[in-house]
Amino acid sequence: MTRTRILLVDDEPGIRLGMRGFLTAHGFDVDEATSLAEAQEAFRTSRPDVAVVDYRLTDGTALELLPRLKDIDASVPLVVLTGHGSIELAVQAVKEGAEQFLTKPVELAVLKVVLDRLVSQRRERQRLLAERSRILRGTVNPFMGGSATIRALQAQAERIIESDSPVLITGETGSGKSVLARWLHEGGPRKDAPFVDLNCAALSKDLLDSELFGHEKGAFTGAVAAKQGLLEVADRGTLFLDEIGDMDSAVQPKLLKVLEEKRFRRLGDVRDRRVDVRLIAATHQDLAVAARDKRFRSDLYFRVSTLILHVPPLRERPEDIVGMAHQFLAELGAARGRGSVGLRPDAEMALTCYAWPGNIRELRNVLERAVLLSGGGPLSRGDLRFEATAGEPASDADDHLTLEELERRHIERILRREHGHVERAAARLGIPRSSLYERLKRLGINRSGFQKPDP
Ligand SMILES: Nc1ncnc2c1ncn2[C@@H]1O[C@H](COP(=O)(O)OP(=O)(O)OP(=O)(O)O)[C@@H](O)[C@H]1O
Repeated sequence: MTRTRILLVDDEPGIRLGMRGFLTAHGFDVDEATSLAEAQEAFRTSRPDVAVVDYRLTDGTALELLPRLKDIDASVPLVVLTGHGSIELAVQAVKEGAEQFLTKPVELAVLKVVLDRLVSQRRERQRLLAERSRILRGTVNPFMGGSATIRALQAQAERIIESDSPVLITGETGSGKSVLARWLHEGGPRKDAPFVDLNCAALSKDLLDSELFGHEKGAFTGAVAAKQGLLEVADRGTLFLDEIGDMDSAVQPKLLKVLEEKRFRRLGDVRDRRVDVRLIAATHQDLAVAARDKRFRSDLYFRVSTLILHVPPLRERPEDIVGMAHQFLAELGAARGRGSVGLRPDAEMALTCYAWPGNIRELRNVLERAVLLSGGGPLSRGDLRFEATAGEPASDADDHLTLEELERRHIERILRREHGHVERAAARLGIPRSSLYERLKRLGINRSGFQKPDP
């Protein structure tokens, strides 16, 4: 866990010196400010875990400062110090958002107890929030299956789970890159802080900029209020940037600065803010080639690819497919309040032979559709409708098909086009109707699945 950071706001140098010496010796990081203006600035940029504020400052009192600090970040506990104990002052300070009130001269051991308690309460609150959303999400195991390929990925991932260096996850669409990113966060030292994900391909340059870095009020037309960026939200946690290869070239140098200096600036702001995030990025592109071809900044590429994990496509681990299918079918059955749906041998064979261009996402979809459309009982080959057969088959995917699978797909595509009409399908295929019936039987294709539903 990163060290606890305290912001001390007091205009007396001697008091600051004494407190700083004591707190630093006890493992805290300390930032200092002497006035209201400096305090707001430091609070914004140093992102303390607790702020300790003297009541009387050169340009005002703590009562003016507290609401401004709460506006910047309401989750940071505030401790107010005063020269004379006064109940009214204490009540007012608490009204303005102070968590604790101490009278001067402050007993340093007491201050430490108070700070430890406030910090651990804040961390516990953050942990509970993270825990609640983790339970809602349920963490998925990214290493389903026993193939050597997936075991090797697991071993690599376990070796780097404690590290703070950026990770680049590569792999085809739907192969489980996001699932792996979340697993790295949930199992790592930052698990009690937020996991924030952002898809760089889905946003225009301006939106990406303001989502990531936030903006000040009035930074652009429509910026009616200041907004925290996702970097701030992810502070002390993990920022997951999906499809980083599609990140706009104007945003790339700003991300590089965050990684190198751990600082960033909101749009329209003149000051830098400190931030502590672990970056996990994912891409389906070959980023090294993109960097070589100047489509992606090479300095950013080197920074984000300190550690690389490659998630294999499903077709490179065919021995895992049937096991995964049974697991998904058990989940699908349970979600419908039923037992697991079985798979007939011809269906298992078809699942194993198919090239899965959409990987695990496609496997789930094919099974979900089959469970919904089949009449119940174990699924057979005819219940499975592969996505690549919905339009033209993907040419790369065809390389992995057997002749029989290719025949099946072609027949299915024609049947779909002819809405299950055997005579017309046979004519298109250039074979007699009886021959098509024979093939449907041999390949386990159920033509009724292609008929147009009654209006
Ligand atoms: N190991 C796994 N166990 C269960 N479900 C998985 C697993 N891996 C992936 N999935 C499921 O497959 C789908 C795609 O996974 P994910 O979003 O992680 O893939 P991706 O590689 O990030 O895809 P994209 O590149 O399209 O963003 C999700 O619905 C996810 O829940």
